[in-house]
Amino acid sequence: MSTISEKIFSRAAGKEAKANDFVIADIDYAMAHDGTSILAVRSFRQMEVENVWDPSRIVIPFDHLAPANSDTTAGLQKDIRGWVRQQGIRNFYDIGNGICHQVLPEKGFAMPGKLIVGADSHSCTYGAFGTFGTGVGATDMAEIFASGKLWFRVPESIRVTAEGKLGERVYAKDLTLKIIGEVTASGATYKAVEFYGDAIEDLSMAGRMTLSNMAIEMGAKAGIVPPDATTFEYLKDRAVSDYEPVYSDEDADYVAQYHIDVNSLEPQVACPHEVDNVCGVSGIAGKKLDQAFIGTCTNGRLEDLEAAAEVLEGNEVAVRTIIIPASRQIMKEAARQGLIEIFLDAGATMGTPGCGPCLGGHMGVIGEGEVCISTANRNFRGRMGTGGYIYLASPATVAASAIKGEITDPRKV
Ligand SMILES: CC(C)[C@H](C(=O)O)[C@@H](O)C(=O)O
Ligand code: SF4
Repeated sequence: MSTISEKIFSRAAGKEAKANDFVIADIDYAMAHDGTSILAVRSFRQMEVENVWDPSRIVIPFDHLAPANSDTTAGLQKDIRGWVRQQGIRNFYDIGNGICHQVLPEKGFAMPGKLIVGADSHSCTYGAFGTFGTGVGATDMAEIFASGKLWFRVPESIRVTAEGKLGERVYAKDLTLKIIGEVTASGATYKAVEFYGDAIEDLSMAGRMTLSNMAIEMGAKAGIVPPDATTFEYLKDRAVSDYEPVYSDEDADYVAQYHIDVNSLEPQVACPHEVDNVCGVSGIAGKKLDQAFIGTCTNGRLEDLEAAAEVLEGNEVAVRTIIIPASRQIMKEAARQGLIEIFLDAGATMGTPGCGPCLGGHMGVIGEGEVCISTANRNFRGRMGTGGYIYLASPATVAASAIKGEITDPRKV
């Protein structure tokens, strides 16, 4: 009678683990990016441990302020590059490779049944593969660098079932925002959310990553999709090791259950300044914009760019529009398919694969009082620039809104 999380922690802790048990678990893969590796390495140095536990299990992508935006950032990144070399960490992905939460799945690290910890809150993205993926702070990451272990309280689980067929120009992002609106921003705090139902099974791996990525926006420790043929197909010739899928037992314990019918779901928008401030696009259409942004670890994948290109083709944007593929591989494929030409012809600006303006560091920060519609996962006050307003939506909704200069239903362009 165990949930997916209980099974993964039982294996990782080497003993039967139930919800609310405290365990010390072996970590399968650990990730820290340019933003957090700096702090993790500082703590690691303070621990006076010479070598990391296993360099082959540590992955370091540079994505947050990459390429470096200042002397300070450049110096810190230089230091980490040196540390990575000295520690023999070969899974180092320098600027331009892409966002950590795209790079790890793409390179085959996210696998069913594994425990992956990242020094980044959206490490729950790996749950799309049936992985227990979760984020920790930089000092916890230093502990993992040194020992390969970390303590956890095994989370209780919530079961979300989504059934029906997504309509035309309604996507995984709309379903995700709908779920967050129902569960609320704190409704899954420290819980693992498991996703079921034919609407979930129908999602591609990219769609599942969008969904799992935003589990943290409900407060969840993890957001897990049970692995199936879609997962195994993605992992073929990609998985870096063997893996063993785990599934919850029929009589496993869930502390809450939610049911969502997606048949009549319209495109959704999360309004400032909370991610659960969600409404249908019809409720906010016409809101004037200053900027549109398509990218991030939530929606910078190939099918997101395809959806945006379908809307943008032959049109011109009415507000400044920034498009940043989530990885180099995605950018290359987008170029091959002619999507980048469509974007440039529409008047959009392309950025280097990475986080871009998502957290307001560079490459598209918004000004006081400005309004941005974005495909990202957070619309917190000030996130993309002090005094700015952020609306979250799917790539198609953002593209349609970019053309009109105001929030627009993608089914109406
Ligand atoms: C910089 C990093 C620590 C942060 C996170 O943990 O999520 C960032 O990626 C974000 O999305 O806000
Ligand atoms: S794209 Fe945004 S949400 Fe994702 S890791 Fe980067 S800053 Fe965080």
